[in-house]
Amino acid sequence: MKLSGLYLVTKDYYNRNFFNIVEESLSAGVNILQYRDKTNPYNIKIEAGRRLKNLAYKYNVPFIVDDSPVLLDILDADGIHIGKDDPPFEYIKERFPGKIIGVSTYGDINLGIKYERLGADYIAFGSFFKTSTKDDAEMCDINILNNASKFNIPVFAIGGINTRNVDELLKYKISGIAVVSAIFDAANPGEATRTFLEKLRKIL
Ligand SMILES: Cc1ncc(COP(=O)(O)OP(=O)(O)O)c(N)n1
Ligand SMILES: Cc1ncsc1CCOP(=O)(O)O
Ligand SMILES: [Mg+2]
Repeated sequence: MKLSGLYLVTKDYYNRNFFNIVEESLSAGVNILQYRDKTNPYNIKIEAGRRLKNLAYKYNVPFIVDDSPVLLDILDADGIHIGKDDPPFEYIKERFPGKIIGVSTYGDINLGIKYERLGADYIAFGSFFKTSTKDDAEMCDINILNNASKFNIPVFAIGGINTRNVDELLKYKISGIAVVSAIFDAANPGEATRTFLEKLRKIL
């Protein structure tokens, strides 16, 4: 499964327009979809997650869940993204063989090295720019991306990325970028997706 390019991470599910935005972005060519939802109870997450997985598969895109091995299991998603407050990597690796595991490495190269050795499928550095999506996001110096080529697994950048500042990140040897608001809050999510993909095409 291809793990590079434009990675769409969702906002919390709250209305029907949510699925329209996701589908507009998928039909415009987004490469990976993650369901990230910090507020809804499990019954809603399961319902929304099933619809998102169907959408992702319609467009032949990997479907990843955020944080929760329970959701990974129930939805039979392709993988999970975990960070420092989530269940341990080793547990997920053993309990869910064959699933994609992505790990947040914030601004810490050594974390990246550690999780590549442990068998992570990709890592994500960030936040590179100010974000209003994640309250407790740590800021990360862009120079950390000078190390991106040392990794043999895909390296993603995340945090406050938009169609104007993305060029700063594309100078580095990253595999892709992960975005929430730049697509979810765009006047035209399909157009925003195409703009990102056009810029990414130059490096990928
Ligand atoms: C692709 C990607 N990168 C980073 C994150 C952040 O994960 P985490 O640090 O666990 O923070 P939360 O998303 O759980 O608030 C991500 N979800 N996806
Ligand atoms: C999940 C996450 N992890 C680090 S920053 C961030 C939020 C990214 O959202 P946005 O693209 O809207 O800044
Ligand atoms: Mg998390």
